[in-house]
Formats: sequence, structure tokens, C-alpha cells
Amino acid sequence: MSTSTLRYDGRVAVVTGAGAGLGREYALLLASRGAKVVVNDLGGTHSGEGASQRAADIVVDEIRAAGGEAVADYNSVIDGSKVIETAIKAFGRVDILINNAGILRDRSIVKTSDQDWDLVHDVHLKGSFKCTQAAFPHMKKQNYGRIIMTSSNSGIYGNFGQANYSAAKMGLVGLANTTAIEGAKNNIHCNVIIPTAASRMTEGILPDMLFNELKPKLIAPVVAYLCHESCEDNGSYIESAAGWATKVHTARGKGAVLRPTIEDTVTPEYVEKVWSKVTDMSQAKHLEAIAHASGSLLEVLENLKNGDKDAVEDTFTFASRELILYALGIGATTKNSQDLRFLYENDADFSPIPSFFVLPGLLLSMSNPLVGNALPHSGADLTNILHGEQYLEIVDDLPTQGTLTTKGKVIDVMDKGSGAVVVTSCESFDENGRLLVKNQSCIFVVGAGKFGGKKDPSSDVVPLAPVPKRSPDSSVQYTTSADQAALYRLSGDLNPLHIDPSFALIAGFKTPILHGLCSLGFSLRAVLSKYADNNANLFKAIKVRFSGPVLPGQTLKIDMWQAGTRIHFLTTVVETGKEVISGAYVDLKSSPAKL
Ligand SMILES: CCCCCCC[C@@H](O)CC(=O)SCCNC(=O)CCNC(=O)[C@H](O)C(C)(C)COP(=O)(O)OP(=O)(O)OC[C@H]1O[C@@H](n2cnc3c(N)ncnc32)[C@H](O)[C@@H]1OP(=O)(O)O
Repeated sequence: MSTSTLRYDGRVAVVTGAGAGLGREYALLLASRGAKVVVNDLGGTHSGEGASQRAADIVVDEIRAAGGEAVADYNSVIDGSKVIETAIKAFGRVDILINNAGILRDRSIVKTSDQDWDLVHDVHLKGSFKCTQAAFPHMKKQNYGRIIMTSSNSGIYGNFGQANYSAAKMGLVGLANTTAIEGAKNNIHCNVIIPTAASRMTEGILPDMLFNELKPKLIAPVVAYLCHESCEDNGSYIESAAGWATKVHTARGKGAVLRPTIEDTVTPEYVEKVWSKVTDMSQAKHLEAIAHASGSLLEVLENLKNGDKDAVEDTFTFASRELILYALGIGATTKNSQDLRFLYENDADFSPIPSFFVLPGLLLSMSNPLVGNALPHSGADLTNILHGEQYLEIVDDLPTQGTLTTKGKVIDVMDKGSGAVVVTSCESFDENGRLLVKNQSCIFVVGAGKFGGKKDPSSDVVPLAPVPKRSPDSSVQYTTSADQAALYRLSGDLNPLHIDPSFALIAGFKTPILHGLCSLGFSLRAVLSKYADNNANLFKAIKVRFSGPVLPGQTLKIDMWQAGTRIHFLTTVVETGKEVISGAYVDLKSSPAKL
């Protein structure tokens, strides 16, 4: 950022409607900093009646008295070529055009006459267009130009009694968008100012304290900066008032697909069904260009063709705090010096416990109706779903902080009689689009079976692996705490099944049960400590089936069998002797023998 004074020496500025208010302030400021200024003003009333040379002359006199250079121009902006001609004749060029002239003819819609409509549009919209059109060839030739369009919150938000004015003001935003695109290659920038200045329009509506601070003088420096060669903005909308300014953006939601497959047509009923998704702005983004809008439409069509219409996407942000909280939630403890690397961000080997990365996929599946939508009679909610199986694969080096984008979809639905099993598949990517993590979750929906669906999994579902038929090679026991679920849930899975006794009863359990993924985390800790020297980088994948519930406070026994780089394991509850994780294994990157 330069700290030198912003000057406009050698620049010629045309300011329309510069006889008073904002336009006058722009003209005075630019002239005081070296610009030669054309002070355009027809000298009419606020509603566009009459004409007088006085307003422009007074401002020109003020500029000259202060040692600046200026000429007056009394043409209507609708005769844009004449306005620009004044600059060319007087100063030989035009570098800056501030389209500021405007009139008001406020009427409610019913009372707005054709003349009220046409006059307001002529001055604001057509006038800005004609001046811009006339200035453009000169700016192109000199490969430089700065153009300002003046919009209004009245256009952006609407304002009672200003149908003509708000429509014209929003039209100016569209005009600026295209002017910015057409001028870009010739270093002609066009930006929009959205000022709120004290006027008849705002008097009596705004509190006195604010009204008194709505001085045009406080907005002029913003416009002056937008008109300086050092300002790189092109196509920006800047709102400013009372010594404050901000950029304003359009935002586009994520939207929803309006038909089940590309062969289907869109029906009003389907539109109604997904309307909450159509209007959901929680994942809205600003698009920089029309090409991005059409590009994302192509992506939607591509997904629809590939049958991915129900694919969902979400972001997941984490840093050391989340990693440490998760590690505590699955029983990592400072009592074990080997665990410090999971609990202390300044430890030389600080790293995530790999099972942390089940979270982006799980949270995506929980925050979207993926599972319910996949069932013929829907009916999946937290009272009847149980986590059935989980597969996690780490495909690249894991960061200790960042924002992952996770894309998920349903890849299989099975009818198991006592329930339905819905399988979701999620992939998580880092900020550079690098695939980091793959997750598969089997969700057991109790009581949702018997719909005549298939029983067996598709080949895309990662299979379980039975444990070898011999005694375990090693065993580890960990006692969970009575508050294990209360702590684990803080990592994101807030399912009340794990903490709320009355909710657990509704779901068919006498007391709250532990998260399946918490038991998975305990089991993985056992494998990493026995077979990987607690080195998270050696982890590749884990697959488990949650075959029975665990209660917080129970002790888990993890029996392990080594078969090359695969460590099979079986987790049982010591107090009951019941299996709670079965068919499970961890794949390591290299054989533990080499450790
Ligand atoms: C919406 C977004 C996602 C939300 C994610 C989850 C959020 C979390 O907060 C939820 C949790 O963490 S819940 C806690 C962890 N899970 C559990 O405690 C479930 C434990 N499992 C059970 O109780 C039983 O296995 C039980 C009840 C699941 C099944 O027992 P039964 O009904 O007795 O079934 P069974 O007769 O043994 O077998 C019938 C067929 O179903 C298959 N199957 C059994 N257990 C399965 C399981 N866990 N996962 C997937 N399939 C399973 C059997 O193989 C059998 O199929 P088949 O006849 O084809 O062999």
C-alpha cells in the first residue's frame, strides 16, 4: 500500500450532476488533487424540470478560486456525446467519468405515469450509458479509463414509492457489470458506488444522529480512490456512507436438482419437495463471472448423468484444538507419554489420530437427509438409526489444520428384514483439491426393512474380514469413563442417544450408549500402540462392524492378530463378555515387523 498522496495530475475527469451534493464533492476533491474537471449540470430541479447554468458555474468558480482547472457543461446526460465533447474540446482527453446525475419522481406503482418512468430511466440509466458510450473510444485509444456508476440501496433492497428509481438503479449495476468486462482489456475499470447521502429521501426516515453524518464529503474520497490509477478493482460494488464503506456481493446458493434422473421432467410437486434446498443460503457463494454460473450448471448436468443427483457437499474446518479434543474423547491420556503427540500441539511429533478423519464424512451424513432420502418410505431419524459399520482410508499425508471439502452420496441400500442398511460414501479434499480421506458408513435403520429390497451389499461396499482362527497375538484393555460420550460428542456428533436418558429410552436403550466411532477410536489406539509404535503416519485404513452397543464406563478388551500389514481385531466388553466390534481390521502402510 502506498502512503504517498493520491494525485490526478494530467487526468481529465467528467462528473455529471456536479452542481450540488455528491457530484460537487467529487469535482472539488479531484480538482484539488490535480485533475482537470468538467462540471456537468443541467441545472434542473430534483424532478428534472427546467435548466440553469448557475449550479455548474458556481462549482467551476469554486474550483478555480482554489487554483484548480475546470469547465462547466450544461448538457443533459442523455446527450452524452456532447458532455464528453466538452472535455475533449477543453482538455483534449477524458480519463475519469463519474456518472452521478439523477432525478427523483417518487410515486407508488399505481400512480407512476409513463413520463415518471421514462424520465427517471432516461437520466439515470440511458444518461450513464450515453456518457459511457461516448467516453469509451477515447479511453480505449489511451488504454486507460476509470468509470463510476451510481447505484442505490433503493435498487438493491427496494424502497416504497420508488419503482422507477429502484429499477433504474439496479439497471446501473447491470450496465457496470458489462462495462467492466468490455473495458478490462484496455485498462478501463468500471465500479459501482452505492452511496447513502442526506437527502429529501432520507430526511425524517433516518435517526438525526445518522442523518447528520450522511455527508457527501465523507463518500467523495471512496469514489476518488476508485477513480485512481492505483485502484485495481473492476466490477466492484462499493457501498459507502457516514465515513464507512464496504464491498457488496451477489451470492448464489448451492441449489437443488429438480428431478430424480436426467430422463425425468421437472414437476411442480418435486419443486415443492426440494424448495427448502433451493432457498437454503447456508452454503451460498459469490461467483466472479457468468462463466462460473454456467460452469456449475454443466457440473450439475454431469452429476445428473452419472446418477449423482443426491451427492451432497460440506466443509469441515479443524486445527490442533479439534484434534486434541477428539484424542481426549477416545481416551488418549497424558498418563501415557506416548500419547502426548496427540494431546499437545507443541510436541515434536504432534499429529492427528487418523480416526479423527471419520468426522467430516459422518457429520456430512448427519447434516443432510441422505440416509432418509435413500429409503423408499423415508423414516430415518436419530431415534431409529444406529451406526452399523465404518471404513476409513487415508490416501495422503494428513495436515494438522485446514478446511476439507467433503462430497458424499449413498452407494448402497440393503433390506435386512429387521432393518435397512444404507451405505454412504464420502471423499474429503483439502484446499488444493487433493484427496485426503475416504469414508464409508453403513447406517442401520431399525424397523425400516421388509421393503422388498436386496439383502447383499454391492461390490463397492468394503467387506469385513473374519479374525484368524487362533488365539489373539496380543490384547489391550481400556476402561471408558462414565463421561466418555459427554466428552466425545464435543467433537461434533451431538446425537442425543449418547447423553439424554429419555431420548435413549425412545430409541430402545435403557441408558445412553457410547458413540460407535468412539469405540472405534479406542480400538485403533490399541492397534497403533501395539503395532505401529503410536506412529499415525503408518496408518492406512480401518474397517469395523459395530455388532453390539457399549455403555459409557464399560471396559473394552481389544484382541489383535497380525497378518502382514493387516492387524485383525475384535473388541468385547469385559463386564458382559459381549462382542461390540467384529470383522474388524487395521491396514498399516508397512509391515510392523520392519518397525
Ligand atoms: C443419518 C446420518 C448417519 C448417522 C451416523 C450415526 C450416528 C451415531 O451417533 C450413532 C451411533 O453411534 S450408534 C452406536 C454404535 N452402534 C451400535 O451400538 C450398534 C450396535 N449393533 C447392534 O446393536 C446390532 O448389530 C444391530 C441392532 C445393528 C443389528 O442387530 P440385529 O437386528 O439383531 O441384526 P442381526 O439379526 O444380527 O442381523 C440382521 C442382518 O443385519 C446385518 N447386520 C447386523 N448388524 C449390522 C451392523 N452393525 N451393520 C450392518 N449390518 C448389520 C447382519 O449381517 C444381517 O444381515 P444378513 O442377514 O444379510 O447376514
